[in-house]
Amino acid sequence: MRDTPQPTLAVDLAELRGEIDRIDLDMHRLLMQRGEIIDRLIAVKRAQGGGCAFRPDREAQMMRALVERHSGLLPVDAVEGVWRVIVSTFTYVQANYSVHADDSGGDAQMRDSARFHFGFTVPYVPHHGAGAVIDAVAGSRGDLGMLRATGALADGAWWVRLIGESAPKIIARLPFVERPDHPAGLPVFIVARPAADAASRDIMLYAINLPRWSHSIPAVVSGLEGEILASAPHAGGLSLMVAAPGRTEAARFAQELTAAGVTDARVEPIGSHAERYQLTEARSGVFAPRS
Ligand SMILES: O=C(O)C(=O)C[C@]1(C(=O)O)C=C[C@@H](O)C=C1
Repeated sequence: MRDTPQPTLAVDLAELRGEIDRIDLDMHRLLMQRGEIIDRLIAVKRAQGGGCAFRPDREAQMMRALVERHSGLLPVDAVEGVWRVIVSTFTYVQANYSVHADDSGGDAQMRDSARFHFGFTVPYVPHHGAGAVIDAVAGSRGDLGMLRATGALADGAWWVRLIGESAPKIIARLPFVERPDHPAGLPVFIVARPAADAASRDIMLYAINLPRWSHSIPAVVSGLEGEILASAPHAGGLSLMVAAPGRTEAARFAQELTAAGVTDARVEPIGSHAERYQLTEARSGVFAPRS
């Protein structure tokens, strides 16, 4: 152990701990006050039709503001994680929900992501395959599904299960804040039963089903500033999962594909999410050793 502290240093330490206790008390009181708003939030949402309490557009705005105002010694990861748990748990106390996750690509990263984004109060339910996750969400009152945004291994064109008005939809892409070495950096889509008013529409997601591949497809997609996220065989042809800026309507894709000679393409909305917030290394506040 260290040497016995000098009397003046001991006094300083006691003072500093006093300051920390005061700050902790304030933070705890504020969190309890935050909780007192929940009953009123529930009443307002019930008056608006009830359903799932999750508001991805609002959460994305909150996370952006948090990261933009953050400064100081505490790594931004820690601040993001604390707020993710606060917001997800406040969502949970409004209306209980579980997170159903596809562990077919490995459980460890999915579980880390779920805990980082939703905390430990929200139950984590592993499933094998995207289809099982989507079925669980479809059969629930307000549960969420978590699927790998890239490289989902099982279930081929799983996103076609999101086609149709009453089918679950992608409502968020996490992490909101993208940066190198994010501790829960696995890109995931969050799937929920549709609640259009709560959706963020910066990025629209479409399933494009086609009888066959055509070399003109990539140029059409990139011409509309879109990106092909995945493709897989489907119904004797193939299905593409495409992301595009919110201003690009499904009809526009269909028109441009037809104009490029791609016939019989069906373009179906499968969800939307907030624009990713890119954080440079300089702002990520990684804890650097001090000399
Ligand atoms: O703003 C809301 O609608 C809330 O329910 C509050 C709150 C939060 O805790 O800040 C919780 C859930 C929503 O997803 C967004 C934000």
